[in-house]
Formats: sequence, C-alpha cells, structure tokens
Amino acid sequence: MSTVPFDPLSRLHSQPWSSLAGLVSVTSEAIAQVLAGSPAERVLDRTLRDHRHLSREQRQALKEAVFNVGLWRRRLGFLLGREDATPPFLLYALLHGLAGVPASEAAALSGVGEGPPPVLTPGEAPTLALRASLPDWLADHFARELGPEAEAFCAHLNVPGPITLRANPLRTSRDALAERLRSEGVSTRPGPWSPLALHIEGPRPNLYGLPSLREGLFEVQDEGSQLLGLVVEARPGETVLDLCAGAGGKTLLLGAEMKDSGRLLAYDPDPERLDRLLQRSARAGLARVQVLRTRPPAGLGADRVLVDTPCSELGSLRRGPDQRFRIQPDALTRFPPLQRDILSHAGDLVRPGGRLVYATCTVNRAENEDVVHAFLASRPDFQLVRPGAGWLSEACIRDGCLFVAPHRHGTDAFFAAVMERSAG
Ligand SMILES: C[S@@+](CC[C@H](N)C(=O)[O-])C[C@H]1O[C@@H](n2cnc3c(N)ncnc32)[C@H](O)[C@@H]1O
Repeated sequence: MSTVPFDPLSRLHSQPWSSLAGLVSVTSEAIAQVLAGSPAERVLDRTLRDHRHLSREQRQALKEAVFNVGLWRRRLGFLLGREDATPPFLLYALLHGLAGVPASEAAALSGVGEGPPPVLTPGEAPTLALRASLPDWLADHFARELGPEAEAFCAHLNVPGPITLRANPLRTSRDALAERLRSEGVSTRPGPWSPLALHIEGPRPNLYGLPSLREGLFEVQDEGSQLLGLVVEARPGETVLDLCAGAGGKTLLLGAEMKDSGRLLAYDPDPERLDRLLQRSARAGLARVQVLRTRPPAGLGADRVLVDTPCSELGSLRRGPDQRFRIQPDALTRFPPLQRDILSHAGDLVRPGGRLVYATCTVNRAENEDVVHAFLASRPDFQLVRPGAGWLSEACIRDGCLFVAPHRHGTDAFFAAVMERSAG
C-alpha cells in the first residue's frame, strides 16, 4: 500500500464547474431530492431526461454537483457550521471549500444570493465521520473493523470505483479482448489480481453500444467480485451449485470455468433475477445452466457450492455516493441469522471431499469470520483452506480468508472463506 495519503478531493479540482452557470434551480432541485432520500443515480437520470437540451459539459457538471453534494453532505455541513444547510449553501461549500473554486464564482454558480458569501469553518474536520462524510455509527464501525487503516479505507470509499470488465474465457482471452476493445476505441489495462480482469482507462465509454458486449466477450464485474467466483475453482464436468445466484454475476464465471460442461445449478428465491440470469447465460454462450426455482434439497452431493450471501454491502459503498445515508445501523446485525441459516443448509449440499465457498461484499466480522467460525464449530467435517492456492496473491489473504478492499487492492471490499469437506 502506498504511504502517500490518498486525497479523495483531488478529482474535484478538475471538473467543469463553470458549466453550472444558469443551472441553479435545476441543480438545487436535484440536490434537494437526493437529500430527501431519493437515490442519486435515479434523480440524475430523471433530471437529465427532463433537460435533454443540456450540453455534455453541463450534464457532467450537474452530475458531479448532485453526486458530490450527496456524498460530502456531512463534511459540507461541518464547513458551513450547520447540518441542515440548504442545497445552494451546500453546493457553495462544495465548490469553494472542497473544489477550490474562487468564492465569488462559487457563490454565483450555487445561487446563494447577493451579499458576502458564507464564511467556511477553517481547518481539518475533527472526526473520521466528518472528514469522510459518513454517519457517525458507520465511521465508528469502520474504525473498529479496520483500526489504523480506517482513514485510508474511508477515503477510497469517496471516489468512484474503476469500471472493470471480465473476459469471457468461453469466447476469448483477456489479451484478445483488450485488442478487440482497442479496435472499438476503448483503452484498457490488465487488473493485477484476477487473470480475467481489464480496467477501462479514461472516460467511461458507452459499453452497451459495443458489439463485443453483444457478442458476449465480456461482462462488467468488479475485480474483487471476479475473485469470489474464481476461488470456487469449478472444473469441467463437475456438479456446481450457485446457491445465492441472483442475476448470475458469479454463475456466468463458474460456467465459463467449467467450459459449459457438467451440471451448473443456480438457485435464488428472487424469480426475476433468475430470469435475468438465463438471458445473460444465453449471451455468454452457456447452454447448460439449470435454474432452480425451489431451494435445493439436502443431500444434493455437489462438488462445489458457492454461497454469495445477502449482506450489508458495506464493501460497495463507493458505487453509490448517497448509499451510506440510506443504510440503517441495524444493517450490522440483521444479516447474520439468515447467513448462518443459508450456510448451514449449504453444508448439507456438498459431497464428502467437496468444496464450500462462503462470500460477502461487506466489512463486518459479524457477517464474515463469525458466521464462518460458527459453521466450522458445528461441522467438524469441514476445514478452512487457503483460497486460490497456487495462483491468488498473498496480498489478498487475511487470516486464511480472502479479503480485498479499495484502499489496498483498488477493488470493492469482499470477503470469502473456502472450506473443504473431509472425504470420509
Ligand atoms: C449478494 S446477492 C448475490 C449476487 C450474485 N451472486 C451475483 O454475483 O450477481 C445475494 C442473493 O441472495 C439471495 N437470497 C436471499 N435470501 C436467500 C436465501 N434464503 N437463500 C438463497 N439466496 C437468498 C438474494 O435474492 C440475492 O440475489
């Protein structure tokens, strides 16, 4: 990990803020909706649909204003000396206090009115919650979980993650995909952890317009999420169960690893997600995925079972700038009973000698290590094994489990425990 402190504000200095000129009421209205609890992504979509005449720079400036006031609201409240400031004042504090726009220009762009611009509190915010703009309970939680690394972790939650692709090995290789994308005008670089990962360089392209996507050459998938599928180490000809398959992010990877042979079973209680999984499988060239609409019965005897369990999702907070203010503190305690139940059931589905992978996208020992240790205590026939032996970097291992996080690996945060059932 670099010893140079990471500055999540530096990207704010290069945004086209002057393009906010003339957009005071549109911007204030959108920010007000986000502060009232509407997801920023949806507010922005709606606002841009209602104002189709905006230029590219105006759209970009509007997006940055809405996302960043949504994200930095607590730190902006500290700068203004009040938590209940109105959108124009919050935008002023963002532009002048965090993005370095001169006071008079920031005042005009944000619409704080005539007269002397607001005075901002000087100096550094005194708490992690204010510096990183997090609810107090969440900052306290990260401090407990990550100790001296909490500051760096939280700083990395405050910038958008990279756009990462996963090559579909059924259709191409990572190198061939990079070449193909270059011919389509998209520049990429290989990810350091997953052998299938390519990070997009430069501004976000319209991926959905690319023929290579329509041809199923890749999926959009965070590099850490790719690792969760890869540590299952599914092999051709095996019986593999994805027990919390959702719309198939990991199922598609498992199927490609199996070279579309053997039995790949996907269960999820949400039928719409399973429908999406089937559509995505067809595009990816997987003919053999079998969707299960009811919970698989004990005694299935699978070679490998992946449990990508529902969780508090604290590891992917950088994907939604305002998500942190919509999660409730009970997110920390709500999931373990369900997780224990799903993992206990999963243990009955693995054949002797088979492999069980328990995974989350959160940073919460109560949902990660504690669930795994309770399972191992109740099932002495299972043992923890090192994830990705022979191919996964030691830098991705913590206490015998996979743990990756934005400040260390540039990925969203993920946890996985790999367990094997004894053969006898
Ligand atoms: C983290 S998401 C899975 C994401 C998916 N594996 C992917 O890569 O796209 C967790 C999934 O667990 C499902 N789920 C909820 N309760 C469940 C249960 N009791 N048994 C199995 N899956 C469950 C949810 O519907 C959700 O799709």
